[in-house]
Amino acid sequence: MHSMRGGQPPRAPSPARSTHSMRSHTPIQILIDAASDLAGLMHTSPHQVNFKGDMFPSAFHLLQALRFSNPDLRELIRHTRSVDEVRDIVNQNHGLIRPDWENIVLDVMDDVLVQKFRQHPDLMHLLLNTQLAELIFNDRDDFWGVGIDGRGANELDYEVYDLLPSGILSLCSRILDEFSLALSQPSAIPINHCRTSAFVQPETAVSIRRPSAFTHYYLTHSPIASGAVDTDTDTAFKVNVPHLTAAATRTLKASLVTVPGGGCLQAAQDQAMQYNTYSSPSAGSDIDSLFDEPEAFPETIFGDGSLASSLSSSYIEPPPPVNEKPATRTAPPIQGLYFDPNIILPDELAEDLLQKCMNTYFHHEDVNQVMLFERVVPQQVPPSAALSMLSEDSTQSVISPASQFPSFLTDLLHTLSKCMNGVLPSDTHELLFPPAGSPPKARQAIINLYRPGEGITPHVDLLDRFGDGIIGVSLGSGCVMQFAKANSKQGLEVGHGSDDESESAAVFLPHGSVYVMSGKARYDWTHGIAGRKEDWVQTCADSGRGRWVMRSIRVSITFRWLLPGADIVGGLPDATAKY
Ligand SMILES: O=C(O)CCC(=O)C(=O)O
Ligand SMILES: [Fe+2]
Repeated sequence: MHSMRGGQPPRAPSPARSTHSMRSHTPIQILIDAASDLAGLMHTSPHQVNFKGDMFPSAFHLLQALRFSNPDLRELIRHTRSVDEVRDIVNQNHGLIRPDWENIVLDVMDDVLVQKFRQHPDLMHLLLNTQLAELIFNDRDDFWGVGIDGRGANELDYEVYDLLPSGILSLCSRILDEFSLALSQPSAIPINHCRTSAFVQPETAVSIRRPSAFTHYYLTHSPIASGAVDTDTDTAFKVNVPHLTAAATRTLKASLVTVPGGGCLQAAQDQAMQYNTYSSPSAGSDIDSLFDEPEAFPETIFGDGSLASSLSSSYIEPPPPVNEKPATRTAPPIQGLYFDPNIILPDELAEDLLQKCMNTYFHHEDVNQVMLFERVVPQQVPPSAALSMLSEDSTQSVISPASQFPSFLTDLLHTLSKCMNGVLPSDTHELLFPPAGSPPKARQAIINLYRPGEGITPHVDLLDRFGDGIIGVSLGSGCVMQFAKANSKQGLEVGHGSDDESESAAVFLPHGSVYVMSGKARYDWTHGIAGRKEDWVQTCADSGRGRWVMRSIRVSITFRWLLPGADIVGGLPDATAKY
């Protein structure tokens, strides 16, 4: 099996090559060593690899064993735990190494790693989360890693980079799966806005034609792939995937051709079969003697170019969590909680807010929460200034005569007031956006940054500091917010929701969405976000099925009223504890 990189012909036989210029890395470099979170990406990581029914302690062990045809030596390596001892065995038996090893080592490593990642799908998640960062393997081996002097070939980076398309293609196929599901349920999630992920550098757009009139449909799955149906163009569905090689793109195009009316995945697959002439050329293996057992080493994803094969043989979804229902994509029945997945901030605004927050507040990796306060000092504001903040729009409220929020936050409040008008009951709307002439109140805004794996402890926003009516906006990554009755056990615990639906709920908050907590939702329920890297979420609204949705960076902006005197900072504990 060969891998294709950047549309280049199969790799040269000699391992001594440099194809750095072919990479489309971001400028980000991630140093990986045995102690790093990404250590699983190293070939020496202790992730067992099954080869023809035999378990090898790591990909490294399997690779070294395959240097030799002698079964005793292979077994000796398989049973030797220490990486250094394996290196010694290899050195002591140098004369017995396959004579063609230099020519095949890269292809063997490709296959070894494909197996490792198939057998440990969580590692594919890890890899996808690195996006296009350059991975610097701090391994003393100066071919696979950077060696002791840091100047080695770091070949492992190329190897794992080659695995990305298969993970991404699988994500795309999952998007298609959801898309088909949506088409078969015309009531599913109509939405008024399409977006592409903020984290995507769109390079590759793959489209299929939409079969029927159907308002905008929207899907976001991961920081690297998103899809949208747009009725205004005949591009029904786009996947923006920077990682895809030309070959993978051809494969995907061949696979995602047309979803017939009420389409289903099977229909798309059937269509794909007819377009196989466009699919990537199948690259034969010149190391069949090593990998000749179809069970143990199914074809790579580029083997026959069909979606069916990519679905069955690429990335495997981790199993569903135990005892956890997928988070809903619509509001759970909690009194005073308002969340409508159809209400999404305009894309440009949401992207702009995200960028502003990141650039203004989150330079330093230690900072993940910023609090901003308004103060009510009405006499300092000349009436003309106060009036100029009144909107001509009668549905809109005065934000504050003496706002000290940065203008992007006051602008956001105006937008929120408009887009929640008619969505919220009028008393809740007035609570959040008091009409002109109401007594002035001061707000507090909290801007939270969540990196994948970070959450916020379940809490009720402080009763002695904040009033009723909290409005929050989610930006960047979607994530699941968990709600639990404040007096129940789950309310105080971090983590999974309870089985008792009346006591707990979990809702998926996509990029640009808005939620409001008032009354019971504000006082009698805790809200929190589990510190995890992915969420288990309904495939689409009303579906009983779940999917893992990976998190990337999320920023939330929440506004709440300061109780009188609470705008004087100090003395009271913090509103929330992030972890
Ligand atoms: O990130 C969020 O949406 C919630 C933040 C929150 O609950 C808080 O800051 O009090
Ligand atoms: Fe909160």
